[in-house]
Amino acid sequence: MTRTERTDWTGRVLRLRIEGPAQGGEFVARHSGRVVFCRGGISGELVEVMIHDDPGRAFCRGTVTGVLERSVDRIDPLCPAAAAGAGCCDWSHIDPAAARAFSGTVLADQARRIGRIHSTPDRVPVGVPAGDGASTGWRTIARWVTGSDGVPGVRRSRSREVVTEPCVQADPRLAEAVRTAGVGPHREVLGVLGDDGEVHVAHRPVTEPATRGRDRGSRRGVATRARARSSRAGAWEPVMGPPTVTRRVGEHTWRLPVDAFWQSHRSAAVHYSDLVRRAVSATAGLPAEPVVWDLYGGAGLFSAAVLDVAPRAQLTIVESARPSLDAVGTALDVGPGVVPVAARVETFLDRTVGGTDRNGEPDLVILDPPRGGAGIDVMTALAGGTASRIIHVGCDPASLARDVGVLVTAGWTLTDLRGVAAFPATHHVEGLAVLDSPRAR
Ligand SMILES: C[S@@+](CC[C@H](N)C(=O)[O-])C[C@H]1O[C@@H](n2cnc3c(N)ncnc32)[C@H](O)[C@@H]1O
Repeated sequence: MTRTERTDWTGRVLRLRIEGPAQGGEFVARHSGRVVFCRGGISGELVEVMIHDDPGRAFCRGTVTGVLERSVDRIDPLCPAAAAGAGCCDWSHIDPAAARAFSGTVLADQARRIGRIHSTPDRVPVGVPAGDGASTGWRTIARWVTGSDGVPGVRRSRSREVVTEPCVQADPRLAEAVRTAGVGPHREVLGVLGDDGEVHVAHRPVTEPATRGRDRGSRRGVATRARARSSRAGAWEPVMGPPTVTRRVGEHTWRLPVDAFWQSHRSAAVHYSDLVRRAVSATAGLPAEPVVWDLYGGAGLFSAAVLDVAPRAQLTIVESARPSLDAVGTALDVGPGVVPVAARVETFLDRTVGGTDRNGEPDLVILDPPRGGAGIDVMTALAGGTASRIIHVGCDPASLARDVGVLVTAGWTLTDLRGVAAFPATHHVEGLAVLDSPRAR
């Protein structure tokens, strides 16, 4: 019997030349025919990398421990927590303009590799939300955890340990309120800053993740565990602020429960609403009373934007989280023109596509799924539907590329693909894709 020796570089320090950025925030380098995903590097740099994770295949992972030739894009880390090893601001050592360019490269690369879309440029344009280029203090919804000493902090990268150096993402008013709230040890803490300046703080016991299971390392496994953890977690106990959070975009005002979804960057809701308004206004041949589906619609942020430019639109908002859906009526006139549907999108499509209801034949679809994207089944159903335009907002370049790729393969035209730097100092980026149906030409 032949025994194949498993390659394991764990613990080795390699001298490497960094290539381009990869999906997920690491940068690619190569050594002895293997890919090394490097955390903390920048394209062009010569670095020393400590390998900490080697599955023994064509790649392994490491962290930059020394920079021998420094990129002009390297800056002093903006985030003390990240500099101390936290997993929060993994691009806080990169100049913000260069970071946006790297995000644009990743969006284009994923569109080509995963979506098989070859019409995109080498780099997709990535702008700042509503002219707001600040790299710190942008977050109006943030979470912390407390350890045994009760001090709030963020998790160390790839660890359950709590780093108590401050992370720079949260608005300083939130960080200060959470620091002084005195929630006690082993709590998960939620801080939310309303658009009226009110600070809300709530907390609940920390729920430890399950570490066993066949697919514990996979993307699906991570998402499944996050859902299981959140359903095991208890209700939030409010300790500061009024019972509902005020959100405003243009003339619209929402009152939301503290734990309902809202865009976390202070300027993102305004910016995405503007992009949606423009994409709707520019849709060729849209009827005066267009039927519009707002899928994964939350509290109806994008429906409000549609109504700004198409006041007679017939909107269906599909959302699985009841607290968000219940808040639709705080901003929009719920009735025949605005119909909130409490359902998973998959279920809604199963029972709606092919039916005889006019509201089941959309002229326009907007979808803004969570990080895992809408998936092939949902996109296939939409590809064969009646919409002349689909607007897809997605916060993960890989799942966005997969979803958009389904439409492009079915003959849809990718009219616009752009990024929004809605998570500064991190590798995360929001992508917005506009697609036109082959039947609309
Ligand atoms: C990224 S948020 C977007 C919300 C909204 N478009 C906004 O901008 O405020 C995604 C939303 O999808 C909801 N969601 C997640 N999975 C879903 C599913 N399978 N079907 C329907 N809604 C879902 C979440 O509860 C969340 O509110």
